Amino acid sequence: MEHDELKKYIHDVPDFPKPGIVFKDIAPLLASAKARTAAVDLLLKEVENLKIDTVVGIESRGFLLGTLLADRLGAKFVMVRKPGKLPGDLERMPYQLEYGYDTLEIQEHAIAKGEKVLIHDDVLATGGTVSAAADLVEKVGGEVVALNFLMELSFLNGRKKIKSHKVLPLIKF
Ligand SMILES: O=P(O)(O)OC[C@H]1O[C@H](OP(=O)(O)OP(=O)(O)O)[C@H](O)[C@@H]1O
Ligand SMILES: Nc1ncnc2[nH]cnc12
Repeated sequence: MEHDELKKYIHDVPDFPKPGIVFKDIAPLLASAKARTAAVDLLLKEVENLKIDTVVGIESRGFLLGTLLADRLGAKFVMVRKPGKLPGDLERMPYQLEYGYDTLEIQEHAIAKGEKVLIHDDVLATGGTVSAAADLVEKVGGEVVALNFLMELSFLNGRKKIKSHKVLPLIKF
């Protein structure tokens, strides 16, 4: 399955979760074993030569394909989570996203100094979420090698917020 066919498994939902937002729903892609496998195969192609030690997935949709990708890379998987979900010593980062505000957290000892990290999420929209996640990974000592997404919503200019990192989206809208 190629990129254009994969797009058919991502459905537009107007005015969700707020009026004026067109939500890109990945439920049909997750529901299809064929589309899910194709997505992970294509994501893998983009990153398999980057010598990744660790995939960091962003709660919650970043966990879905992120763990599958880590598995295929033989890499470690680390969670970046919404507030109050992770135990122990944490680093925290507030951020703005397309339809609101939130905070992300990571466990302080989740990543060793100099570990090569791939951050994965399903959507790059305004870029607030992934920028906060990259800051967290760097705060705890990781080296962010690339930011990898199932899709980029190009019209929201998320790349403007991402200064120095390689951005690898599978699909662009
Ligand atoms: O580029 P941005 O404008 O920051 O938006 C992208 C983020 O928004 C969505 O997450 P959401 O916070 O809706 O949470 P979810 O993954 O738990 O559904 C999506 O999964 C990304 O993480
Ligand atoms: N339009 C959108 N659709 C799905 N997830 C998103 N995250 C941020 N903006 C989004």
